[in-house]
Amino acid sequence: MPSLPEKPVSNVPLQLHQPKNFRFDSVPESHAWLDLHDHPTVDPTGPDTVPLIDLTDPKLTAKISKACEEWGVFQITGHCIQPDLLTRLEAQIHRLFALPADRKLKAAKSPGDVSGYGLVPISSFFSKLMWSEGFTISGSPLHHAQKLWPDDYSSFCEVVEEFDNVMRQLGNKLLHVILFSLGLSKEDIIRACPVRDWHDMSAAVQLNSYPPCPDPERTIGLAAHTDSSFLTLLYQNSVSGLQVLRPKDHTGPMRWVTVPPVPNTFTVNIGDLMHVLSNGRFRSVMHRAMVNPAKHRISVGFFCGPPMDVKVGPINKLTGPERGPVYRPVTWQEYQRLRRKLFDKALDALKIGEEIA
Ligand SMILES: C=C1C[C@]23C[C@@]1(O)CC[C@H]2[C@@]12CCC[C@@](C)(C(=O)O1)[C@H]2[C@@H]3C(=O)O
Ligand SMILES: O=C(O)CCC(=O)C(=O)O
Ligand SMILES: [Fe+2]
Repeated sequence: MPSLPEKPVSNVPLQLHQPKNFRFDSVPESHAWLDLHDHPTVDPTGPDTVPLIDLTDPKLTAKISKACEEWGVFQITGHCIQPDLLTRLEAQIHRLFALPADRKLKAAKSPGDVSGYGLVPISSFFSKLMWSEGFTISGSPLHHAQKLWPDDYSSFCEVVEEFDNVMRQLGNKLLHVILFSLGLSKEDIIRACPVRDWHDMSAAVQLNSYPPCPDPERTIGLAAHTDSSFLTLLYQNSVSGLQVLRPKDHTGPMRWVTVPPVPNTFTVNIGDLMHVLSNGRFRSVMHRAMVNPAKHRISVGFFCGPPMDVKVGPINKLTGPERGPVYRPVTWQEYQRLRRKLFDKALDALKIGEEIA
């Protein structure tokens, strides 16, 4: 796991992060990572295939429960998001990242702000830069879209808002199925679920662009992390890159397994707050994004979480005399603050009796 860099990349002026919009002949030292081959990477075959689940399957609950317990990640079909919306969103993402660097910088995140163009928060834990560009949207995209395209921002806003709307509904549905698959009754869920209906879910959209890379073995698109959300729904274009970390088990050592792009699917992964809510039964999954030598990869993360002011702790029904609550309650905002301080130690810092922040 990463150690604190001598000079965090967040101290480097943003315009120096991606000189020449990633048109390098080789990977510069600033983007060359060590320790990328800490565990072997295996092909997604046999027992190393991420579960693919159809949301209309009559055995949905059992399949989700198994996938969450054994993997912390699964892919979904039968989700009702129209392919046409994803095509329109993809076109807007290409339009955004193809803009000249100085135009994108006009929509840069302001210090302390979540939304805008710039580095992902975990960048500050690494001394090397990632082979990617990101744009985060939390709330309305209008302000930043106007900076990007003063005369033509509405097509971007319309697509993003339509996507946000349908994804909240899908996220809310998945959240309830996941809670049901923990063995909770409908009444328990109404009592315990911090998201009453899809309107009060907090959400953020992360647009990721991974340009082709001349030496993909030497760098990384997005460093290994867990998400802080309840769950994240990830859309990836047809270029492979997402990998999840599998623990050591009877079929092999700890290994990175590729999650292949399957047309019209989303990859759903368990985040740290679901880990807390389920009292550790559904574990958040470590994942990362690799880059491709020839193809431009894009992905869109949709992060679903509780309303910002609601504290999330282990659901009472999931605790008992043999396993009391393992984590203390926390709001998403407090937890994101903790992650900015402790990164991959943040979840442990929530353990009752082990508070260190
Ligand atoms: C809601 C959010 C989740 C996120 C932090 C953020 O405020 C917006 C960006 C998200 C992201 C995307 C890349 C990976 C990640 C760990 C990061 O650094 O920024 C996630 C954050 C998260 O899961 O906490
Ligand atoms: O691009 C990907 O495959 C992963 C993106 C991701 O993990 C994130 O945005 O949190
Ligand atoms: Fe992620």
